[in-house]
Amino acid sequence: MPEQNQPETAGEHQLANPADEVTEINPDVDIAPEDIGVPAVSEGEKLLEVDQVTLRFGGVVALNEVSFHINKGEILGLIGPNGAGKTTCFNVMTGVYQPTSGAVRYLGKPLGKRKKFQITKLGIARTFQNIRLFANMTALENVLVGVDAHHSTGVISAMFRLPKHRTEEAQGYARAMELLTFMGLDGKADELARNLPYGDQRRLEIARALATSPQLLCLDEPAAGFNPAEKARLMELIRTIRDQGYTVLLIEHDMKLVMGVTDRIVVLEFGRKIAEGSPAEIRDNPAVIAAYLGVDEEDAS
Ligand SMILES: Nc1ncnc2c1ncn2[C@@H]1O[C@H](COP(=O)(O)OP(=O)(O)OP(=O)(O)O)[C@@H](O)[C@H]1O
Repeated sequence: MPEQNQPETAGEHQLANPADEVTEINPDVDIAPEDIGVPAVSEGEKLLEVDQVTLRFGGVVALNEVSFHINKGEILGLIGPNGAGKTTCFNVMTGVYQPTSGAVRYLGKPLGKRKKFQITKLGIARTFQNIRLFANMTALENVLVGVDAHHSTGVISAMFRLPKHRTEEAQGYARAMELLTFMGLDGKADELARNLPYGDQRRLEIARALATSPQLLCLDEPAAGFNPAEKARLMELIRTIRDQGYTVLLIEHDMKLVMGVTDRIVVLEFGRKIAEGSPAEIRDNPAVIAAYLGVDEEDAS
């Protein structure tokens, strides 16, 4: 979506209605990758595949036969000018939209018509271009919501405080604190999300996404509104996240950050894939230069 309304300060974010979001996570439905009948992939093998995906909104073709894949353990950049289809691509991969045609395969199997919470359970997590935290919950509680996505005990166990539930609760708390510490937010665990500075809110969103124990972490413009020092810190953080075993898909407009942190880059323009390659290849690609500079491809070469 266009980014002219990108928030600059903490008070201006669009914060989600907690009730809306909590319904996405259903502790009574437990779907693990092994439930779709495939083994986890090894480093360097295909984790997710977007195969000839087209998505139409009425007359607008937001994605036009787009194909690419993400290898386990890599940082893949998804770039393109405003309106190119990047966020729509995230939305198709995370169950917000069904493709008009084509398929998204995860661990070799189509995602099909799985709902958002089921896709979260399968191991795909995302952050949003406009931060969506639970404004009136603390930082710790926000992360605990993510941890809860994988709890196997339900309402009955919670009501009677059965031992298994208490164990999961303690483990969840420890994991949430670990993630807050990892993000440098452990000193702010008890602060309300809405009172955190902008950069902390962005990091908290990543912590909440990681709390769902994803195999694939999709970050939608995580550096929006950051100053150069914060961007440099974020680059380090993304590398560290990958080094911890996560696979990362990154939408980002800041070219220095994208070129500096990704292993490969896919470029969209007007809903079509126009290039794919290493950062060096993409930097020198005439079609990419033309797309960003708005000049004819021939003039750019
Ligand atoms: N819900 C929707 N209904 C109708 N059209 C939509 C919808 N969502 C996106 N679009 C259109 O689909 C196209 C792709 O939009 P998308 O937000 O995916 O682009 P983007 O590359 O993420 O852009 P940006 O960098 O500005 O966020 C645009 O033309 C946009 O107007």
